[in-house]
Amino acid sequence: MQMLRRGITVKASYGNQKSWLVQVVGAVKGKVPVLFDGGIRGGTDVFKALALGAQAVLIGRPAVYGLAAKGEYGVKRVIEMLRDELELTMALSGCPTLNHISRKHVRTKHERPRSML
Ligand SMILES: Cc1cc2nc3c(=O)[nH]c(=O)nc-3n(C[C@H](O)[C@H](O)[C@H](O)COP(=O)(O)O)c2cc1C
Repeated sequence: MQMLRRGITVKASYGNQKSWLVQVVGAVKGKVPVLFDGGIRGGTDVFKALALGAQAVLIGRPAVYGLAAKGEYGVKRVIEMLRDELELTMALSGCPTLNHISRKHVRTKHERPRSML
């Protein structure tokens, strides 16, 4: 976790980042923005981070990979792919706007329904 002047970044390098994100979002109670950093590889990852309360996500290696493969065009394509996947996930989840993405759209490991068998 990294404290910024006006927000907090939850970094994946601190282990179970989604669990951290839930705890940080709960602790700050909306007083400062929380950014999620690390392990974003697809639009579903962006969706999950937003649903768990992040205001935004940060992207490192995917942009670098895009740059290495196709230069500026590659970075643009990575961002387009993430956006397209996010939009598809939103559509499949009944979320017409980012503001409709909420905590009820995701379950953490501890919230999974368990079989009674
Ligand atoms: C080329 C490169 C250089 C980085 N340099 C730093 C750094 O100097 N300090 C730092 O805290 N994080 C650094 N990071 C980590 C990123 O800020 C970010 O936390 C991480 O890349 C996000 O995870 P992701 O690569 O899975 O998207 C670097 C990442 C990359 C890919």
